[in-house]
Amino acid sequence: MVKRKLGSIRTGNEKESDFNNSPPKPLFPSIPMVILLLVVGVIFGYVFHSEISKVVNAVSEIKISFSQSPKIVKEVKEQNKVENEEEHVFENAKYAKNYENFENDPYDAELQKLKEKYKILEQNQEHSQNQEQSNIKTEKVEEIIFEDDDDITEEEYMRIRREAGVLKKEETSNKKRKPELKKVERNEDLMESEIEELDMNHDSDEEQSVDNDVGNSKESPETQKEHDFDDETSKSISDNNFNDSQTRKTISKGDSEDNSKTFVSGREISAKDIADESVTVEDVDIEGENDKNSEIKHVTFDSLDAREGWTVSGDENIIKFGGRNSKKYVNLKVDQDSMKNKGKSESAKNKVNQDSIKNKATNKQNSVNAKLKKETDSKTANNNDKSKSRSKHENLKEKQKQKDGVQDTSSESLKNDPNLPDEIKNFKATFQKTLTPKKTFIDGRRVPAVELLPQKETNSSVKVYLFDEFLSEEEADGLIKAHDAHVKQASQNPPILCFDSVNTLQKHLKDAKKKIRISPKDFTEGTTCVNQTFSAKLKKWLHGNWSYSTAFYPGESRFSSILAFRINNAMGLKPSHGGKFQLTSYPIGKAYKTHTDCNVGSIDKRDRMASVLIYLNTVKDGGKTEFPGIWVKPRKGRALLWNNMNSDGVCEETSRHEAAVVKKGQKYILIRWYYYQNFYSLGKRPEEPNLPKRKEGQPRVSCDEYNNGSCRWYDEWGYDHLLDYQQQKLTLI
Ligand SMILES: O=C(O)CCC(=O)C(=O)O
Ligand SMILES: [Fe+2]
Repeated sequence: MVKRKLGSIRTGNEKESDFNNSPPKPLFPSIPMVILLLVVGVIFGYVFHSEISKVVNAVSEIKISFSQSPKIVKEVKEQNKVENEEEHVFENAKYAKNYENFENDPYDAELQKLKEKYKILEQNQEHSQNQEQSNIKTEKVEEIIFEDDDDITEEEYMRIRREAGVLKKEETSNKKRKPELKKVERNEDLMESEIEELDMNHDSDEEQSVDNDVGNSKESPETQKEHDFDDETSKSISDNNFNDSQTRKTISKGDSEDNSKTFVSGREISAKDIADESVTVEDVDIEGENDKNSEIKHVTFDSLDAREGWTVSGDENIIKFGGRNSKKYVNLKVDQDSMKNKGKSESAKNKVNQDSIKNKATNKQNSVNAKLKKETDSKTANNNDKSKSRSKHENLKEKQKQKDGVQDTSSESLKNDPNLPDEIKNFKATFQKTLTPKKTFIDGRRVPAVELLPQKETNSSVKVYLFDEFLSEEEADGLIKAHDAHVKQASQNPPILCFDSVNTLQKHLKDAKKKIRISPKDFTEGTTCVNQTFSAKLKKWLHGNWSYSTAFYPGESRFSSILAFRINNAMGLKPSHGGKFQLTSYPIGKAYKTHTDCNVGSIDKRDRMASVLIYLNTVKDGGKTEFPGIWVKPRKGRALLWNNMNSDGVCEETSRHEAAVVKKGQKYILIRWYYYQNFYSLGKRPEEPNLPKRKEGQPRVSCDEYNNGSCRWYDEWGYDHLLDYQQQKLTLI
């Protein structure tokens, strides 16, 4: 993906002149020479006076820009640089067969606006130069270089978008961020009625808090709501108004009877703030069975924690919530001023290590890879859409991987293969061993990282994190639109059906109450896909029991880069370890059975270490993502992050999860998997395989192992439908 490189003003690291070999000049010229020079100078000045003033002016502008931050772009000298960028976008997009230019990419519109803006800026620049040359105060940029990297920060990006009019000047792109909170001075005697009023005010702001949306039991959120919410007192303020001197939070907590629920809000408060006592729990409103009357106390969070048995921990970046028992509503009054001051103090105990957020090398390599893509042969076929089939078929899977071209670039055999391009041979794998989630700012929104703790303590290394408003509404809507368009387009043809195994196929037939004898003839030789005729029959029998996936790849849209960058920043996942961006929709009634995203028992480290799941819409009913002891409700823009492998690269069985049935409406998500060890073909759109024979643009449905997966429709063809046919044939009856 192309990027604009900001502030590419030369910073003076090139020497003026490396050497000077002309003969020494006399210090003073002769008198006739001086007269001659004067005459020539006057004539020259008269003829070219406007050009001279432009040069003088330009020099003075450059000076201004040097004296200011070299990282700022405000004006563009060369319009054609913008066009270059566009060309570059198209260049990369060429590899996206279905996603050419990613037509609904919200950033495409922005690109156009930027272009317009730059035109206007340029015109203004010319105008002002002609009119009031001495009045130029704006910074000047000599050139804008677009590079294949991710060295643009959210802040810079946001600024440019503001300038281009995509975002309003002062507002963030999220209109709901700043609820109308009544400003209250820090007041020890704040009346309860006032507190309630504040809460009510916010609540009428129609945004639900995350309280109902996450949990650590299997019980439905609705039931929990009944148990836990006394509507008037437990309304939560989940938004942060940064400008308010005070913001109150409500954290509500599970019911003591069934010992099963924990809710989360209070998203802006980190445990560090609490430990620093910059956040004080002013009002502890205990509403348990025995203390119906509120008890107002002054306690720090620490003491609350100890007293009430809450599990609250973390550091300045992550808030960890979980809990054990007791029904509580806690109103936290946050003194933002003291937070700001103390927040700076150095007291974080477990400061999280962060990977570098800039991954230039990686992205450059992606660009090289993309260019080479055409040249690579079938050996480099992509496996990043590999089947989710689990241990039962591990052997087959391992074989398949080899077939798929998941290449061990360190192996000698590969290095000696004369047919492989150097870029592949020389590919140096890197490792992504851990997650480093932390709070970030996205489009001006403060996005905290919240770790969800399971009900019962486990010794699993699997951790689940939540980031609300990780995508803006505009972004989520754009992705849904793109996905729907591609599903519609590819649905013009019926899908070819592929199965993880014959066994899986048989089980589906059993569900459909069809007593059919399967023969090898039903399959396209060399694949695990049944032929056209049988596919058509199965489609009817299976009643379209699948979810729909489309994908875009790194570099195919501006959005892919900004999202990779955002994920890197907030979650510590390197862009070079990410595969495709998979968009999935679940129609009503659809789900995905319990599975792990990595292969349990496999020793291959080229597996999905972490999963990033982003909900693109709020589902009216159902569709939760459920882990052992934790569930999360789909909410528009919300991101979930979890690790599937531990830091030694072992796939953890405890990372199992499922997508619950969608009961009302539809569910849309975006998923990107990050691999423990990366490989050359990771993140590149796979070539279309030759088998099975099919129409152009014909989709496929892949059904994963029956008990540990479901069927999914794809608009692209990877290689996961190719298995070792000989082995497979043995099991055919
Ligand atoms: O839809 C969900 O909630 C989970 C999806 C998932 O786990 C997957 O696609 O691997
Ligand atoms: Fe999954």
